[in-house]
Order: sequence, then C-alpha cells, then structure tokens
Amino acid sequence: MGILVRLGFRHSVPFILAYLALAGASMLLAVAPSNVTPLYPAAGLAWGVAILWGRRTYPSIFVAATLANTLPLLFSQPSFAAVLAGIAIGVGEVIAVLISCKLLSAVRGRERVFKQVQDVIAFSVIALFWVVSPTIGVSALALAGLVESGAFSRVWLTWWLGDSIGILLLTPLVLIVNITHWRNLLNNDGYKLVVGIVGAATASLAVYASGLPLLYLLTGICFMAAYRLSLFGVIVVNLVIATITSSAYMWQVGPGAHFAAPIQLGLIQLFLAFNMVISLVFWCTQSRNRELSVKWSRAETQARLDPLTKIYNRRGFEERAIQLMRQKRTLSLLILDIDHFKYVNDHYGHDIGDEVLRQFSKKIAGMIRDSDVFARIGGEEFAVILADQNLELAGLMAERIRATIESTELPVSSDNTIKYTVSIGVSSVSEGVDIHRWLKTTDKLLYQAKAQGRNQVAAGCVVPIDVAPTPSRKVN
Ligand SMILES: Nc1nc2c(ncn2[C@@H]2O[C@H](COP(=O)(O)OP(=O)(O)OP(=O)(O)O)[C@@H](O)[C@H]2O)c(=O)[nH]1
Repeated sequence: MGILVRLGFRHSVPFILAYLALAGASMLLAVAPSNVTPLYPAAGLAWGVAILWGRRTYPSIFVAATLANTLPLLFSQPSFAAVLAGIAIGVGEVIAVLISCKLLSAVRGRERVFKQVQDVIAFSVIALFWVVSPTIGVSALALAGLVESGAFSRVWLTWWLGDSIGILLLTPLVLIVNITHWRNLLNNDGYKLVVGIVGAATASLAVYASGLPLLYLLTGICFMAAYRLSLFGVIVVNLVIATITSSAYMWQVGPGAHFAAPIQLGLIQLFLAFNMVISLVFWCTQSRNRELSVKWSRAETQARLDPLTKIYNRRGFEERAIQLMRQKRTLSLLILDIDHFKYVNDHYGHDIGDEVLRQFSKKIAGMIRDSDVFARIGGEEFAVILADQNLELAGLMAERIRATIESTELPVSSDNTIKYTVSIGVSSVSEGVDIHRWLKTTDKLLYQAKAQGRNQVAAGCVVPIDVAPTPSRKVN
C-alpha cells in the first residue's frame, strides 16, 4: 500500500478499501451467474476518481480491481488460472477507465460536471459504451475455464449492464462530492433531502413488498427529486432506490420476480439506468431554469437599486410608490436634499462625499419603518414615502430627520469631522394625483425650504390641481 500512496494519488488507500467494500457488497447480488453482479458501483467509483485525479489513479485502480476479482475467485476455485484471470480483469478495468476518460475529455472537457443536458448525454453514452472491461473480463474467465462457452454472451451482457449502471449511479456522486459545499447543502436541502430519502425508501419497500407492478411510482420519485433537490440529493435518492431494487432481486421478490432470472435482471438494470439518466437530464434542465430565473430576478432587483447606497433608485421608488398609491392608503412624501453638498465634494473629495451619502441613507433607513419606501432619486436628493401618515405626522417626522442630521458629526479623519444639514419638502397625497406630479410639487416645497435659508422643512398638501395654498411650515 505504501508504494501506492507514493506512486498513486492522495486518496489511494481509502479508494482501494472503498472499491473492495463496494465490489464485495455488490457480489452479494450475483444470483445468476454467481461471479457476475447486476450492479457494480465499484466501476463508477474507479471512473470518478480517474476523472478527478487523472492517470495517477491507474495503479490504485489496477490493484483494487485485481484484488476485488482475484480474492473471490481464489476462495471459490483456487488456481493459478484464477489469479491470471483476476489480473486480466484488473488490466481490463484500467483500460476501460483510460478510454472513457479520453472520450469524456474529448467530448466535454474534464472540468464540466453535469452543467448542461449535453454533459449528461455525453456521460451516459460513454457509460453505456463501457464494453472493454466486460470483454476482457469475461474472455479471461472463459480462458481460465470459469465461464462456460455457452454462457459467454449472457455473462458479458450482465457484466456490461452491471458496470454501466454502477457508473451511472456512482460516478456523478464521486464527481460532485468533491465540489459539494456541505454546509450549504444541509442549510438549503436538509429537510427536503431527508424527505426524499425516506420517500424513496418507503415507496421502494412498498412496491417490492407488495409485488404490485408500481415501478412507475419510483420513477415519479426520481422526477420529484430532480425537481426539488440538489444534484447530490438526486443521486442519493437514486442510490436508495437502486439498493432496495437490487436487494429485491437478490431475495427474488417484487413485480419482476415471476420472470426468468436473466429477463428479470435485464429489466431491473434497464429500469435503474432509465431512472438515473432521466433524473440527471431533468435535474440539468431544472437547474438551468433555476439559475436563469435567479439571475433574472437578481438583475431585476439590481435595476431598481442605487449601487452606492443600496436603497431604491428612482425607478424602484416610482414602482413602489404606484403600488402604495393603488392601495388607497394615506401617504406622505418627503423629499430630502443635502445642503451645500457641492461644498462637501469640493472641500473633502468625492470619496468623502460618497461616504456622506451612504451614512445619510443609513441614518434615514434606521428612522423609518419597513413599510415605508426610501430611495435616492438624484445625486444628493432622497425621497421617503411614509405609509399611513398624514401631513402633520409626516411634518413631525421630517423635523426629527432634519434635527438628527443637523446634530450628526461624520468623522473624516482622526481629528476632523463633517457636519451638514438637510432641507426637506413634505406633502401628503390625495387621490387622483399621479406620481410625477406628486414628486414635482413636493420638489417645489423643497426648493421653498432651500430658498428660505436651508436646514428646514416646508410642508403642503398635494391636491389634484396643485399644492394647497396652506401650510408651509418653516422650522428654524
Ligand atoms: N460624491 C458624490 N457627489 C455627487 C454624487 N451625485 C451628485 N453629486 C454631487 O452633488 C453636488 C450637488 O450640487 P448642487 O446641485 O450644486 O447642490 P448643493 O451644493 O447641495 O447645493 P444646494 O442643494 O442648493 O444646497 C454636485 O457637486 C454633484 O457632483 C455622488 O454620487 N457622489
């Protein structure tokens, strides 16, 4: 083993142990013929590690495959021919892995892991063309006199499908285990994964225990998994179904039990292959759709946000304002403009100006409610819609904001702080006013506050015609 660790890859020893465990467990399923199993996930493990770690894995694959095949042969029919057959099988496995790796990287490139439907199709086709290993393996067994010549094609078929399905089931798991973020997986997928596993196990047990021809139930569960779960979840659900299906074959129970063994075997193998390929394809389409819709909704959100302050921009503001206005609630609008902001920029620099804008919006956001709408609608101009607040309450709020900003000091260096003020126009709305006119009239109130000396609040009521002649409140 030591030399393998040096010659091979960093996970040589765990890989060989896992290979032997998988091969040993799958040999329990070898009902007819006794040395060929209908499901050989060890081949999937070998191809997976070879895709991930390249040709450094070949010595370990050779040792694992040779041991996995020689040891049972030596127990059942100890002979020199059995040892040679075991070694030939090990060589066949390495050649099969090598060819498949070359084919996959020629078609898709090594770094791609089921990103698109084409990846799944390329992978499945290569898995189904896994013919070298069974051909060399069965020929070696036949030459060693361990397979009767009349049984060659039947044994070859079982071996080939067993390897192909083992690959379909296990290689994707090996490929994604390496890139799975377990914490994210458990956070996002946790309970759904448990539901998927329990659902797959319960339905499989029900189908095989009852003997009713309800296999399509299991295919349905694979579809559900592909729709709801991460790729890891899809593979695990398929593995659960495959384990129970294979055990049912071993115990000769379930819907296919009345068929002759080779037919039952073929049906089970096709059923498992179909489930796995179809759920991988469906998962890819789903995840692509999900990816696109996440990107789309992120872009939609971004288009409504101001990049500097992360609050709504004018577009986002107008949309939210229109939604609120449709609800026919009492609404008030504050338009806030930082006084002499040009001076801040000219005196302290644009970066400090930006920081003032960020701090200002943070401060206001902390003073209003979640149901209010807050936006940066121009360079140093902000707007707030206060929901369910009449002109009087809005005026009080505007005054609180003005006083808070006036008393705020923003440190710009170890011995220097900035003090600045804000002027605010306030209006409440009555039905029938359109958002642009509402903004425009409130802007007039803001400029009234500016004209009257800045650092103050000017309030008025917006009616369908124009600003009501009333209250223009001067604070200060
Ligand atoms: N730092 C920074 N400055 C900005 C940004 N957007 C606009 N400004 C600046 O804001 C300043 C606005 O200046 P003015 O319109 O003259 O207004 P003011 O100096 O605040 O004067 P009053 O509003 O009349 O009190 C200009 O210097 C713009 O360059 C921004 O995103 N970052």
